[in-house]
Amino acid sequence: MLVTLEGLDGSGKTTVWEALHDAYPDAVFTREPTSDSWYGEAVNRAIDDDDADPLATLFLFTADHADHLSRVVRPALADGDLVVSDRYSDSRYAYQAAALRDSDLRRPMEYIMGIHAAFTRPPDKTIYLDVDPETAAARSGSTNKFEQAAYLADVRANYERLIDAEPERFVRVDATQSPEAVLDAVEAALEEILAER
Ligand SMILES: Nc1ncnc2c1ncn2[C@@H]1O[C@H](COP(=O)(O)OP(=O)(O)O)[C@@H](O)[C@H]1O
Ligand SMILES: Cc1cn([C@H]2C[C@H](O)[C@@H](COP(=O)(O)OP(=O)(O)O)O2)c(=O)[nH]c1=O
Repeated sequence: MLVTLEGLDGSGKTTVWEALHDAYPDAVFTREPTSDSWYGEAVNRAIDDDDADPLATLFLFTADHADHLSRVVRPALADGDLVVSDRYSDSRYAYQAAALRDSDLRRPMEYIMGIHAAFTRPPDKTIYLDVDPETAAARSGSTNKFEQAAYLADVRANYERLIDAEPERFVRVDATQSPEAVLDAVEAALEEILAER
């Protein structure tokens, strides 16, 4: 089963993802962008480059996803493992659709989803850590171009579109709560997801 964690920068995904390691010692914990491949390194260069072309950046993230799928996600799922990914395809649909909002693409989100449709493995469930853009930007320190509050407001609107389209896949958690309360809510959601399996 594939469970993904999504949300704005600073929503607390990585904090939760790390804490879950102890509760689920047999699960495979992974992330996008990947941190153990040259595709992930290329993505991180694009994230840190204010002049990186947004369409080129989309394809770098998507290349990293293809590698992540074939190298990590599909083999783990074939072994019957629980896979928990800190960010996954919805991050592209939300972030790159916002980055490409003023491009020549008429419907950026649909375009990005279309690229993925042919090869991706959709998540079974997605836990969405919901936080307002101002809190997100403040917590993440606004260190890169994706972490500005105005941009994050667009990203958040895109996540809401994704949730509206597939309400049964998403579990929304209020991420403005304390780290302990957020972790409790995520663990409860995960227990319910695994019980339904
Ligand atoms: N629920 C929370 N309340 C307050 N601060 C938090 C909370 N969760 C995480 N943080 C802090 O916010 C920052 C970003 O958290 P992080 O887990 O890296 O978020 P993300 O991976 O979603 O960008 C870190 O300094 C972290 O300690
Ligand atoms: C996976 C992914 C991340 N991103 C962005 C979100 C983050 O600003 C940045 C790095 O992701 P990440 O390392 O998960 O940052 P954080 O822990 O702060 O959430 O890349 C995209 O724009 N598209 C994507 O497909």
